This record gives sequence, C-alpha cells and structure tokens, in this order.
Amino acid sequence: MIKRAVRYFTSYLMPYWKGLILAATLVLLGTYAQIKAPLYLGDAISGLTKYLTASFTPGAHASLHDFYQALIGMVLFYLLSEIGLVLSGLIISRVSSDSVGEMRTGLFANLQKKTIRYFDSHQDGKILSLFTSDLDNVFNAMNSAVFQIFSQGVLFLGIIWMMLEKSLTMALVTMALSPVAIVVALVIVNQARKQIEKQQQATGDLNGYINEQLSGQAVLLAEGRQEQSIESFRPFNETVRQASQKGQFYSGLLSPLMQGFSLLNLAIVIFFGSWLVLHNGMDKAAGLSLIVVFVTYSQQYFQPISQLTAIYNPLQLAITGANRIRDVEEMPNEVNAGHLQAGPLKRGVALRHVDFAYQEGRPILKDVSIDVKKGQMVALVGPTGSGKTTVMNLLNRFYDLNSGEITYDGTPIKDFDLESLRRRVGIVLQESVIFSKSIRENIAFGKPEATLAEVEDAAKQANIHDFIMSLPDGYDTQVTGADNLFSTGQKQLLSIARTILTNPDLLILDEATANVDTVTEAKIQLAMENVMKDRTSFVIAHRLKTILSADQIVVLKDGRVIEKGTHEQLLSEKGFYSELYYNQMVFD
Ligand SMILES: Nc1ncnc2c1ncn2[C@@H]1O[C@H](COP(=O)(O)OP(=O)(O)OP(=O)(O)O)[C@@H](O)[C@H]1O
Repeated sequence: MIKRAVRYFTSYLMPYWKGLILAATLVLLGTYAQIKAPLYLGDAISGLTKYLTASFTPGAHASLHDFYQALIGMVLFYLLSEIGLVLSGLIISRVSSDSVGEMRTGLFANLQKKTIRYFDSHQDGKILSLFTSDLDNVFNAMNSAVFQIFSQGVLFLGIIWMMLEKSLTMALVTMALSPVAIVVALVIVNQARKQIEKQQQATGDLNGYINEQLSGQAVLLAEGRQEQSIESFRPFNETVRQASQKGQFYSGLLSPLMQGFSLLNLAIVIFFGSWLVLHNGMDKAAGLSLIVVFVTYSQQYFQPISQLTAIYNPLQLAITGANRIRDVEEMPNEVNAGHLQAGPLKRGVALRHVDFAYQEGRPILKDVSIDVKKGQMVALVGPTGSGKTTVMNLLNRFYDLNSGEITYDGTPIKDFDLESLRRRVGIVLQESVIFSKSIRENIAFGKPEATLAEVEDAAKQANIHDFIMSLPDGYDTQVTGADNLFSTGQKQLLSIARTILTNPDLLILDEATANVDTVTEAKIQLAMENVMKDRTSFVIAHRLKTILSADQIVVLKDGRVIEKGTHEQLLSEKGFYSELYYNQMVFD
C-alpha cells in the first residue's frame, strides 16, 4: 500500500527533480547552520567567561574579541539556517501545489475515460471527495509532511552527530530520555489516528445523510417531515462531534507533552553537565560553554521527535488518499478497440439475440432481437423495470453485451471506433441536462462550431426559439446550476434542439413522463416529430400518440420481447399489449 502511494507521488514529483534537489540542498545547508550555531553560542559564553575572569585577575589582559567573534558567527549561522529553511519551504510549496494541480487534472482526465458502469456504481459524493478530501490530504502531506520528514530527520541526525563530536557522555545524557518520549509520542499518535478514522467514518455517514435529505427536500416538505429530519440529524452530528473532540484532544496532547520532556531533559542536562564540570576539574570557560551548547541541543533535540511523530497521521491520510486515487485510475477504462469509422446509416440497426446483465447472475435482457430499417421508428413499451432504458444504453455502447450482437448497417457496433459511432447516435434523455453555459453553448454542445443561424434553426424546430428570444439576453443568456430558468418541459425542448443540431443518423429518445401543461406537451410532441422526421429512431414511448405513430411497437416484459408489430397487428393478437390498451393503462 505504501509502495503504491510512493509510486504515485514520485510519478508526479519526478518532473520537478531540479527544484527538489535545490530544496534538499537548502535544507541540508540550513540544518547544518542550525546545528552549528550552538557551538558559536558556546564559544561566546566561553569568551565572555574568559573576559570576566581576566577582568577580575589583576594584570591579566581582558578582551571581548573572542566573544564578539563567536556572537557574530552565531547570528550569521542562525540567519543562514533561516534563509535556507524559508527558501526550501517556498520551493516545496510551489512544487507541491504544481504537482497536486497535475494530479487533479490527471484524475479528472482519467474519470472522463471511465465506463458508465463505473459512474453507475459509485456515488457522486464519493467521486467528488477524491478531489476534495483525498487530494487535499495528498497536498498537505506533500507540502509539509514530506518536507518535514526530510528536514526534521536531517536535523535529528545532525544534532546527534554534533553532540557525539562534542562530548560522548553529554550526548548520551541528552538522549537518555528519548526512548520514553518516542514511545509516549507513538501511543498518543496511535490514539489520535483511531479517533481520526472514527471521525472520517462519522463524517462520511453525516454527509451521506445530508445528501439524501437535501435531494429529497421536496418530499420532506410535502410530507411535513422537517422536524423528524432534524431529529435524525442529531445523532449523526453527535458522533462526529465526539470523535473530533477526542481526536483533537489526543493531537493537542502531543506538543505540550513533548515540551514537558524537553524541559525535564533540560534539567537533566544542566544537572549532569554541572556534575561533570565540577568533578572533572574542567576549565570554567570550557565547562560553561559545554553546558550552554548541550542546553541548546537538548531543546532542539525534542523538536524532530515531536514533529516526526505528529506527521504520522497526515502522512497516513495522504497514503490512503493516494491509494484511493490510484484505485480509480487503475479501474478499467472504456474499451475502444474498434477501428471502423461509422458512416451515414444506409440500411438499419438490429439487435440479435442480445443477452445482458449489469451484475453477474442477474440477467436483465434475455434473447432480445429487434430490427429497425432506416427511417423507421420503433416504440419500446413495457412495464417499469422491463429493460427499456437498458436497450437504449446498449445501442449507444454504454455497456457491452454478454452475448448476441447489435449491428449498424450489418457491422457489429463494437467494431466501430466509439467516437465515430456516438457521433452518429443522438440521445434525448427524460431528465435533460443543462450545463452552466450560455443557452447558445448549451444547444451547440455537441457541435460547438455551429453558427448562430444553425443554433436558432434547431431551436425553432424544437419549439423553444420564442421562449429563448423572450429572455433579455436571448441566446447569450447564461444558465447557472442554481437558477431555474427552464421548466422540465422546456429543458427537454432544449435537449431536443441540441440533438437536432448534431443531426444524428440514429435517434434514441426517452419520452418524458413528467407532467407538463398541455401547451408544453403539444410543443414537445411537435418537437419530437421534427427530430424524428426522416430519422431512424428508438423511442421509449409513454404517450399513446407516440406509440400509435410508430412503424413498429416492441413490447418488453422482464427483459424479453414478448410482442412485436404495428398497433393493429398487436391488437389483433389480443396479448399483453391489447390488454394494456383496452384497459387504458399507461405504458410506463
Ligand atoms: N446501472 C445499473 N446497475 C444495475 N442494475 C440496473 C442498472 N440500471 C438498471 N438496472 C436494473 O435493470 C432492470 C431494468 O431497468 P431499466 O431501467 O432498463 O428498465 P425500464 O424498462 O427502462 O424501466 P423504467 O420504465 O422504470 O425506466 C431493473 O431491474 C433495474 O434495477
């Protein structure tokens, strides 16, 4: 899991290797300066002690030269360390925001290649959270955690090296407490991680609940269930609150505890340092300098321990995030193995003995055969769940068949290049999709190069031109997701205009069942007649008028074609269709 995440990170970081090497060099320089500076502090103290001793010794020459020199050295080294660390931080934040930007584009581009099956089986919220929480976690880790591991790791090793160089005994004294501190830090971090996991789980459940309630707001209002909705919200929220409180408690504990260890260590270092100086008969200046140097190191020494343990959790989140993104990227893309270019339809489209299941073991379409000749209209009718939409999904190759074949002018559709096939097929869905663009761009969505005259002509055929012209900005009116500029019926008209403009050879139309006023209904009827004129079409028909005008009616039930023929033929067969017709039942 870690390897996989590391491979993901490195693939995006590799292009920035120059910047990363520069940042690493600056970190090394800065850290070197940071661990070298205390030695100058020690020299300054030694210089000052010598000066003070000489001042009180008659006849001795007292000079502050060494003191000033060491002080300047110390300031310069601290300054150098700051410059190195600030500059490397700048480079790292640039590299991480650039590479996470590329990860975002990579993920989005990858999603565009996924199959409809993927989108059907993953909630929108989950997909969106890849871009928000997962990529955010990756960014945080790249921006701080990875940088911290390197810089704090170097600092930690550097301090140990410097201490060992200076005095082995004092180095061991300074490090004596660290095993305890590390164990305590790991226990706390582990507890915090458990709480963070609980918090994430609880937040996911809470978001799911909010999502469901908001999307069902109309039903909630209609049934007067707002109070119950708020009541059910509370336990979800309470779980999030408790988990985040505990998580914060444990995360917040780390820093003060490490501070405590650092102070305790300070006392130990001063105590043993003084003991060493007093019992070893060390020179006063050298002894004081040694104590001051180790006091500084003992304080610096706990910083990497607390920082390195604190980044464990963000790092863990980033690894999980990177793996989730990789899971998506490694899922099968839409297969486009066909190389034939689909030309204008000449003869017709046919489904032959088609079997299909969305999930293994649960067949949806069974031995479905339908023939439609060029220019004909087939009306698919049948009870809800009988598989009408599924036939539509297969015609456009949203899914591949389990067995049988669908042919376009006699050639199996899987042999065509997908894009060329889909250019020949137009779809009008029941639920029309309107994008946050101008009306003109919305209509020209499938043919962006269309002229305004072409767009207007399509809108006229779809009976929506007059409405568009009644808007202050006409075709330039911007549609945003938030406003309800169009009614359901008008949205479908706009979607019909969009399809008319692309002039598809094969039309798949899911007739809207939404209740619209009679005027809009008549407009939709007329628009549908216009879009179907001289075109080969499959219509999931709900209105009797549409069914009556079909060249062929195909009745689906439980995924099988049970009847096929014209209205008159089916009535004379006195089967399922005629039963429905005479009982005046609706075909949906
Ligand atoms: N993406 C999917 N994944 C799994 N099963 C699905 C999927 N889409 C549809 N189904 C199942 O396939 C069956 C047929 O559904 P389909 O939407 O084709 O019926 P339909 O005749 O169009 O119904 P309706 O008139 O209600 O739209 C249903 O049992 C449905 O649950």
